[in-house]
Amino acid sequence: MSGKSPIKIAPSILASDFAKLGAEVRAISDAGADYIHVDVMDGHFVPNITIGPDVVKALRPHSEKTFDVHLMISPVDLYIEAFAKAGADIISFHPEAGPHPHRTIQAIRAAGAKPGLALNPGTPVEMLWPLLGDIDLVLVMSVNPGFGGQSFIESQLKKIEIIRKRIDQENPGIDLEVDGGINFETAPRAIAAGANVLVAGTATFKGGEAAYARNIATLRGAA
Ligand SMILES: O=C(CO)[C@H](O)[C@H](O)COP(=O)(O)O
Ligand SMILES: [Fe+2]
Repeated sequence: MSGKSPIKIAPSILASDFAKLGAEVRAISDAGADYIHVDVMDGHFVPNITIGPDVVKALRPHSEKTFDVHLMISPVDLYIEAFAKAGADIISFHPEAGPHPHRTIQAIRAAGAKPGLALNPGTPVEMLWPLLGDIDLVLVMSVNPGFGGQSFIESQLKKIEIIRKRIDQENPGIDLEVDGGINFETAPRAIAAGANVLVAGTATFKGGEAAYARNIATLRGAA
């Protein structure tokens, strides 16, 4: 990474116990999470269905940390206001999910949230360049979106390196987040490539609540 931004850990609640989501969000907040990463899937853009704005609204009082909402839905624009009103601080979307990504970014800002752009492993980095000055976060998917617990796709490290260079030149200070297959072994390599926000579902929640603080500290210490 550029050496300026501290590493942030964003546990993905996809790997938490859905039967006690509020308690899980409190537990990871207390354990040192920086962002609460919420994976929203619609069964259409990705082959899985998770949660919607009402769940974000219900979880919001359980943590004061940044709610980092990753939309894997199509269309996006129809739901931006609902997620922003529910308490999303950052709203990321995939450019393939609609015809006008710049309009979507404007709509996210108008709704009072910070826009993020998410790139699938097969999405060329060039899709990002015209929009880099308009966003607050780049999310590099290091697995194909839809499921937790998948293996890290190595080729995304090069993409992170390329994006880090361009961020430092054009929009320094924005987050470069890596999402998918992050564990104690891949975390240091993602950080070395330039990521400053690590999404980690499986690696945060493994071992039960007593291990959350240690897991988060180990991931952070990977720098
Ligand atoms: O966006 C996602 C999947 O589409 C998740 O955030 C990601 O998979 C995190 O889970 P894990 O750390 O277990 O890989
Ligand atoms: Fe995600």
